[in-house]
Amino acid sequence: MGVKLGILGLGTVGTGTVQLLQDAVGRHPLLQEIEIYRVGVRSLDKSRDVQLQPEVITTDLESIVNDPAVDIVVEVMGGLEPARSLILQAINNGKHVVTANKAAIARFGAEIFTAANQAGVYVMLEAAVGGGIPVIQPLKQALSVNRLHTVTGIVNGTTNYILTRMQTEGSDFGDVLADAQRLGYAEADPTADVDGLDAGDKIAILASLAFDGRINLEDVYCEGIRQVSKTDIAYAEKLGFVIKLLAIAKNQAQDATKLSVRVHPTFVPKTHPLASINGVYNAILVEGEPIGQVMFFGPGAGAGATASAVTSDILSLVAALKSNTTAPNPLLTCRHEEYSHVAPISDLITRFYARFLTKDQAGVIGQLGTCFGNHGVSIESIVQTGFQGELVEIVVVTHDVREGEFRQALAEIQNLSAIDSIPSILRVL
Ligand SMILES: NC(=O)C1=CN([C@@H]2O[C@H](COP(=O)(O)OP(=O)(O)OC[C@H]3O[C@@H](n4cnc5c(N)ncnc54)[C@H](OP(=O)(O)O)[C@@H]3O)[C@@H](O)[C@H]2O)C=CC1
Ligand SMILES: N[C@@H](CC=O)C(=O)O
Ligand code: NA
Repeated sequence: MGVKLGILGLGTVGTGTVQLLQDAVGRHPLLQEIEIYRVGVRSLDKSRDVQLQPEVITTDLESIVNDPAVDIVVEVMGGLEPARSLILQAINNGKHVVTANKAAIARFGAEIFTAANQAGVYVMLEAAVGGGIPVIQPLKQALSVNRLHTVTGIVNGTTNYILTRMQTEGSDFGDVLADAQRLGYAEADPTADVDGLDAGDKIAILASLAFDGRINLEDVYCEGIRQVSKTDIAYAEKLGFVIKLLAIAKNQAQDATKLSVRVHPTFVPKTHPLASINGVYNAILVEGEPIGQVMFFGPGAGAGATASAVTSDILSLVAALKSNTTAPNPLLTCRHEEYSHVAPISDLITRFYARFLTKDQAGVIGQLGTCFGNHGVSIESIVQTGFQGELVEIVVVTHDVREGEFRQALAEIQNLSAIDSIPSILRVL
């Protein structure tokens, strides 16, 4: 028989992958050379949506990564441990690895890829970002001849679903989240999605590939969508924007020494290609020279879509195993070992939207303008939009400004006696 797989995990992605491999006719012929040799799970008692011989399934995952017969370990169990240790053990045993685990790669990528390079094996991770959307392989291969300067993504389906429904229904965040959980779109513990951490893991991975340097996850600024209100969504609409949770990696300097890597809810102009990406879909816009703009769009999660990405990685490894060469393929290895310097968020140059609640006094708009002017913040538009009870609502959009300066202006504004509160601050693309 051909190439033997040891699959760690038979949940959503593992089941989808087994189903795809067991239904190989009409797909790439190399898939017919793959044997699902061992599958590791936590519980043997669960009913499964795929049929496997009982001796294939085990709860002893170490026995899979240590089995000399296994050629490729497919880690689709998730979590940090024991996933990290099992991946490292597989690598040290000379096995190639496919993983969908963005959380483990974003945290332990340096350790995992160093071990893989030393062992002369490949670690493939197409499913880890954008689910079924091919984006990792294009960044490593087809697009790597370009000098890339920006990667901007909607890479979390749960938050895009919530924001889309808030926008179309005029609903509050809490109500839509509860509904999304009931419908199974959001997990019971939605923290990683809603607080931008899942997107943070994904943009760290994309930034490392686009800009050829490791990214320390602690340098990635993450702000989620809990504070986005229906009021801001309505203002965005009036001003010609939609609010999206964007994951952005940008090379701010010509010499690629200063990156900005961040996740935050963003005012996106309605004319921007990412503005129309709705529901659970993901999209990643890559910009560089000489190619210009390329956008990848598709299903960022789900059994079938993610299985497509996992299986495409398996296919690349099967092709590599059959190539009869021991020399590493430079298009499959991880080629960067240095850490990139990521600039602090205070150095970011961006436009801002700010909403103020003030007392109904003469001269408030002038005072706001003076405070902004004191810190070099130039205003693109300022409108007094109406009343909330006794208070006046004022909405400001700035021109590009260094975030540090903008925050200093806000601190001064907060001390004005006319200011009641600043309910929202959002960055504008
Ligand atoms: N779901 C999706 O759409 C996507 C998922 N991913 C990533 O893919 C990975 C898998 O996700 P998903 O399939 O949704 O996860 P599931 O929770 O559906 O499945 C996890 C599987 O791993 C097994 N497992 C977990 N921990 C252990 C353990 N300690 N020992 C033995 N078996 C274990 C479980 O066993 P048992 O069945 O017995 O409980 C289960 O079969 C994650 O890294 C996730 O981030 C990436 C893109 C999209
Ligand atoms: N929780 C993720 C699923 C895939 O990574 C999402 O909502 O996009
Ligand atoms: Na992908």
